[in-house]
Amino acid sequence: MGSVCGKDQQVSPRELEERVQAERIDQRIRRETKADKDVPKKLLLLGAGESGKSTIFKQIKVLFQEGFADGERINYKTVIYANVFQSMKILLDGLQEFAQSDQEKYTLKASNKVQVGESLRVKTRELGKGQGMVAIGEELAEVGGRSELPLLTQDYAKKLELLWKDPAVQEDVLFARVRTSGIVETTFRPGRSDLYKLYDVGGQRNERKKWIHLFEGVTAVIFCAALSEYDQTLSEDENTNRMVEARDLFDWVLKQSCFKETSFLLFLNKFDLFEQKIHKVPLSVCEWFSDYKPVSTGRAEVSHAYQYVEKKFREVFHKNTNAGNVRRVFQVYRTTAVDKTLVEKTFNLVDEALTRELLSRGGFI
Ligand SMILES: Nc1nc2c(ncn2[C@@H]2O[C@H](COP(=O)(O)OP(=O)(O)OP(=O)(O)O)[C@@H](O)[C@H]2O)c(=O)[nH]1
Ligand SMILES: [Mg+2]
Repeated sequence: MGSVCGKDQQVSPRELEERVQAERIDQRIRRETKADKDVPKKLLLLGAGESGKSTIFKQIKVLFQEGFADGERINYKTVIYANVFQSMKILLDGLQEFAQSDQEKYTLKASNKVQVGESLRVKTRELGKGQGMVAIGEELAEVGGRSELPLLTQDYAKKLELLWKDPAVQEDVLFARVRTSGIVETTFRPGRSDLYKLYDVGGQRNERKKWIHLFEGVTAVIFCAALSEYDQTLSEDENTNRMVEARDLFDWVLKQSCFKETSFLLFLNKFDLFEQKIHKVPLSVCEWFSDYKPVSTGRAEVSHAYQYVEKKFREVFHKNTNAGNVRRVFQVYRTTAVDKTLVEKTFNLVDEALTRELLSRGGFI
């Protein structure tokens, strides 16, 4: 390219002036970006209970920190066992009631609606006779895929037998369910990017009063909503649909005056469960989605249903946009929090969007 000085003899005064301007801007960006790099950007994970906040938080640890140490994984072993027993208890209780009922199928009254069929009854008897975990694991996977009992997601449940022997690998920790109480924070830097401080909170109703202590100086809210929960009710209130709760909570968060300038990153999470469920349970069972009409079957239907849900959430965001907060950024991401590669890709996009936004606010772009 040669040196700028050598070329200057052939450039017009106007071009020269433009170059000097560009260099000044570059210097300012370099200076301010360097200063900024050491002041962490504050990110808040918000959303209702079980929407996946802590799973994202754990992924950050795996992706951008040192992962889970041996000691932590040993502690998670106990949690995983407790999760499995808890899930089995829900199923077996349902089974008992089923046995006393003449109905073909039984729907549990608990927040996790479980349809227990005849084949599970047979498999459970097999378990009683000590005939292995795999058969019941497969059946639980089928039920878990619909109900999201802790830990019993499709593929994972099939590994129940393995889990019994050696549960403490990094991936298992992502599936272990511990309800968050209080506030947890961590600081991390994705690659050579800026420093972030991420806060995880408890999402159940009795936890939310603690949130407001964190509302000042937030760069971005990552709001998690579980796509697959459109047919489930809250564990703290059996009469409220989880998707309706997510909508109302999102609406409430958007209205907070502290968030006038805050970016909003909506993580429509549990897409893996959503794409299985959509073929079994119509989206319209959720009162918010009552006008939904499926257009096709297979992959096209998954994408149509997803876009419909995304549009509904976008409407909530836009309904809350007014002259006072029109500048805030809104991005939607389709996520599966237990998928490490996808979370890494999503986080790179988040980082890019936030950096672009800060440069734009600083008048650099
Ligand atoms: N299959 C699947 N499971 C998920 C996903 N995200 C979270 N989970 C599981 O859902 C359960 C709840 O996730 P958490 O991350 O604990 O939810 P939370 O939002 O932190 O819940 P609270 O702490 O109660 O507010 C855990 O068992 C996770 O493993 C996902 O995208 N796919
Ligand atoms: Mg949590």
